[in-house]
Amino acid sequence: MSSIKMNIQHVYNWLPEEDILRQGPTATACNQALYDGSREGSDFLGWVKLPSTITEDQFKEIEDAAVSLRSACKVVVVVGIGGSYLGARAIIDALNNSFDWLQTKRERPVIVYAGNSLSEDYLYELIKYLEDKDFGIINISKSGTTTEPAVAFRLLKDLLEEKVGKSEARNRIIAITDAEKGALRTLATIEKYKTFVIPDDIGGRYSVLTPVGLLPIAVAGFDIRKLVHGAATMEKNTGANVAFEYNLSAIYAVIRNELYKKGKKIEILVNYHPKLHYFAEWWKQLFGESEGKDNKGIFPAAVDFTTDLHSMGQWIQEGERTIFETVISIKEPNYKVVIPHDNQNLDGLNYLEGKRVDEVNKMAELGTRIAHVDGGVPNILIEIPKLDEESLGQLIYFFEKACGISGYLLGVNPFNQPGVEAYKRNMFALLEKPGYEEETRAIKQKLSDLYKG
Ligand SMILES: O=P(O)(O)OC[C@H]1O[C@](O)(CO)[C@@H](O)[C@@H]1O
Repeated sequence: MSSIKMNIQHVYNWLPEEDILRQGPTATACNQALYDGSREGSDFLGWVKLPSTITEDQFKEIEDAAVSLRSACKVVVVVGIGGSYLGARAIIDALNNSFDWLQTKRERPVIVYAGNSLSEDYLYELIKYLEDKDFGIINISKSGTTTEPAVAFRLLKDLLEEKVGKSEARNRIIAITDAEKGALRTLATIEKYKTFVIPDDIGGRYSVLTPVGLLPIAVAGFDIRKLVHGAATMEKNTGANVAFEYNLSAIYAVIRNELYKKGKKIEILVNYHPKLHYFAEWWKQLFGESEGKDNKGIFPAAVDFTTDLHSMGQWIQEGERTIFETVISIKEPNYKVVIPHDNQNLDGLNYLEGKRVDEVNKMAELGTRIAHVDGGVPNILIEIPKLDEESLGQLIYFFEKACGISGYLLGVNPFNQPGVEAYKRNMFALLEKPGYEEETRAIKQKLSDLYKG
């Protein structure tokens, strides 16, 4: 099996190789801490050895549940927010046909998502769409108390029970949550839903290789064993015993931290295939929630090229020089499309006749990299062999491990997210949630002070 590769030659103008190598021992110590739990966040290291420890029974239970949901449903709604849906969406979108939902002769259900916003129009339109569909629900929440998925689930559960009755609804709802705690666990026990457990020691953004990601991915028809196999390969290749010079996650973690120290405050994850859009969304949460704290942290941004070269390209080429790029390049596309001859050649494209579209895409990629490096943007290139389960599994673990090491290099706890509570507290206070009486009084006072006069 081919491995992902990383090309860092275009950071050397800003960061000489010896400066990177000098950080090797520190990065290796950070990596070691992920194994011995000697630093902050040690309660959340269950993801580190997860790929190599998933058992045959666990695979089987997920695959069986996927088969039974697939056979009962033409549409499956994945309810969840943040780490409780982004990993599944990242992989499903990357592997699916770009026009999946328009395919009529289907062997696999259409996957749609809910509970990732509080948009009333979205929920209305989803309910209308589902009214005449055979649908099922995978409801995912580690805490079991998050407002967005809870609101969506309440509506969808009502709709499903109304359509097929309580007993059949029970066969079509699967809950993925904490083993004991939270409202979703209580509900699942009362309603006797099939459940899967999110281990205590794995946080949402590191949970894609638990049932949180694996069940929806299996329902969508993809090979979760190959995905996990890819991740396990990367687990081995990035172990604390692997020398720094060969440890891609550790090198990536060092480069981004050293660039950050030199004022490169924004990292832009770049893809040249729009199917990777949600992979970047997953990556943004992984690094954003892990590192953005204590008034520190690179801002993780993402673009889809060449699309965004026609919108953000100007900024990247000539805007403030506080950015660096990490490009995910796919070596070999899954399909072949050749540019045809045209007798009139009015578009002037006959010079491309006979070339694959990917050759043009690759030249856009190379040309952009050179232009951006010339324009002062350091560039890290990550190449995956193909857009398939094996490669994506490698990429997931590569970034997870890099994020753990990078957070420790930055000096933060990469496994908590205390800042996310601020908006929730205000929202609950404004909605006058029972138990938030004091906060309600305080926020009302603040609002009246703000808008006085
Ligand atoms: O799975 P849960 O508990 O619903 O949380 C969903 C997401 O919300 C957060 O807890 C932030 O509020 C994320 O860290 C998490 O991925």
